[in-house]
Order: sequence, then structure tokens, then C-alpha cells
Amino acid sequence: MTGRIDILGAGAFGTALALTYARAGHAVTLWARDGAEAMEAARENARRLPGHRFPDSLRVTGDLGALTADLALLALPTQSLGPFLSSARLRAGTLVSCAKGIDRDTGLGPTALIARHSGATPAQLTGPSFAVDIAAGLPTALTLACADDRIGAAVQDRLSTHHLRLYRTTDVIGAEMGGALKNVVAIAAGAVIGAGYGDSARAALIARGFAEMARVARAAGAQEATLTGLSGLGDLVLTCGSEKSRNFRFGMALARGETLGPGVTVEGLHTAHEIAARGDLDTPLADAVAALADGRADVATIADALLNRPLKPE
Ligand SMILES: NC(=O)c1ccc[n+]([C@@H]2O[C@H](COP(=O)([O-])OP(=O)(O)OC[C@H]3O[C@@H](n4cnc5c(N)ncnc54)[C@H](O)[C@@H]3O)[C@@H](O)[C@H]2O)c1
Ligand SMILES: O=P(O)(O)OC[C@H](O)CO
Repeated sequence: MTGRIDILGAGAFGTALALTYARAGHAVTLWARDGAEAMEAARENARRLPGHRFPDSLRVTGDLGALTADLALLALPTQSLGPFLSSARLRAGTLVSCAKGIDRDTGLGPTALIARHSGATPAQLTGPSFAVDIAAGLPTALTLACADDRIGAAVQDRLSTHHLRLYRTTDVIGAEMGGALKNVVAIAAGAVIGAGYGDSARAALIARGFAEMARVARAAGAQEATLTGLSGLGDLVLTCGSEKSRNFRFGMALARGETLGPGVTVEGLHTAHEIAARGDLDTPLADAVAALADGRADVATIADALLNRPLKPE
């Protein structure tokens, strides 16, 4: 079934989804905070996702009033969501967040922010997916999480395409936590590779990182099965294993004393700080990523400290 879909946020991911749904026959309106007119004229997002011409059924606007679909996707970075939602007063019946993080001001995930700031039904779209892969039309599987399973099933149906297959869950917390926490582990994995510790060390870090993800997510109320699915383990494997990931590249750069260019979205940095600041659980990797990013310790010191903790059962 095709229809109208609004997408808010014309970064790499919002643009990739807009291309996907416009190609599938939906009438898509993509809202951009900056540069809407230039994108509409060029029929391309040259800054965030170059090389993909917009289909005729994709329209770009800078006017929030032009958004009238009953289903809207929010493709903004997590830390922007709260301020944006509180001022935007969106009308859509269902708002699907694509953000992978935890809001540092409130400690809330994206769907709780939607519920706090709008009357819409909140849902979360998450899982292993690089914007460039989706834009290229490569096969991709994601998780659509919605507490209301009837609405979730309808959204799953509408947002699945031939190449983009959506699975569904009502475990919104699990899906959100998997997406947020895998970014922290990806930064650590990037640091391991950047420091030259090798693939075996990265595999160990991924496994221990997954144990830490499960600990934090369970404490937040997530179901175990969600964490071993696309939104947890699936996205962890992708993000820790590819230099296409900004979180992974950020970790590599940290280990090498380099920086990424300005304006690069690195969600895991905020999530690491949020988890480390809570201090209520055993989270050595989140603590390490926060310390590394703040310049409080270097990779060698952190690796020594992690390796020399008391031995324990797995
Ligand atoms: N890029 C990917 O491959 C990918 C894949 C899956 C999920 N995501 C998630 O999608 C979210 C967005 O990532 P992205 O890759 O599109 O980021 P991006 O850096 O490419 O773009 C972010 C966009 O958000 C806009 N923006 C930022 N703050 C804003 C505000 N306050 N109001 C309005 N617009 C604002 C920017 O102008 C920019 O267009 C992140 O949470 C990310 O984890 C990204
Ligand atoms: O580039 P990253 O690190 O934000 O990762 C993008 C997606 O979350 C991968 O699923």
C-alpha cells in the first residue's frame, strides 16, 4: 500500500529513507532545517548523501506546515529530538524515531521523548543499516518497535519494501537500548583497531561489550530476545566491523590522536557519557569510552586497567 510519508531530518539517514520510500511509490515530503531549497533545486542531497538523484515523488521543504501525512519518520540525532519536538508541535498520528541514543538532559529514549512532547503514537525504527547501503537499494532488515502491536503491524506493512524488510516487536525499550548501546561498543572497537590491538582483541571486546549492553538494557526493562536480534546483536556486528560507521571511525581517530571533521554525528559519545554518569551498574566499556573521549586516559592505560581487573567467571 502506498501513500504519503513525511520524513523530518535531511541528514544521511533521513535522505536514504526518503529515496527508498519515494522509489517504492510513496509520496514523500522530506523536511530539512537547512538548505531545503537548494536540495529541491539540485534534486540531490550533495552534502549528506551525494550521488542519488531524487525521484519525482520526493519533495523537499523547509516548512513544517507542509507536513500533513499521518505517518512521519524522525531522522534527527538524539540530542536534538527533545528541543525539536517541544517547539515543532507535529501533527502526525504516528511518529517513528530513527535515532539511536539516549537523551542526556532527561535520560529518556526517543519514543519516551515523542510521548512527552507530542500526542502521537511513538515507534522506533532501528537495526543494522548504513544510509549508503539503503540508498543503494541493497537488501536490509530492520526492527520496527511499537508498544501498540496493532499500530506496529500497520506501520511495519507500510514501511517494508522489496529491499527493506521490517521485523516487528513491542519491546520498545529493548530495541532502543540495543541501538544506543551498540554505538558505545563500536567506539571502543574502533579504538582497539586504531591502537593496533588486532582482530582477536576486537572480537573479545564485541563479546564483552554485548554482555555490558545486555546488563544495561535488562536493567532498563529490555527483553533478552530483543538484544540478540537485529537491533542489538545485528547492529553491534555491523557497526563494530565497518569503517563506514562514524562511531567506529571516531574510536579509531581517538586511539590515533586524530579527530573526525566537524559536524559528524557520533551518537555513541553521548550515550557513553550518559551511562558512565549513571554509575549504578558495572559498565567498564562505557566508562572507558567516556574517559578516552574526555582525554582522562589514553588507550594503553585503559587497556591495561581492563586486562588487569580481577579474574571472574564469564
Ligand atoms: N547514517 C546512518 O547510516 C544511520 C543509520 C541508521 C540510523 N541512523 C541514526 O539516524 C539519526 C540521524 O543520523 P544521520 O546519519 O542522518 O545524521 P547526519 O549527521 O547525516 O544528519 C543529521 C541531520 O539532522 C539535522 N539536525 C540536527 N539537529 C537538528 C535540529 N535541532 N533540528 C532540525 N534538524 C537538525 C542536521 O541538519 C542534519 O541534516 C542518528 O540517530 C543515527 O544514529 C543513522
Ligand atoms: O555511522 P554510525 O556509526 O552512526 O552507524 C550507522 C548505523 O547506526 C549502523 O546501523
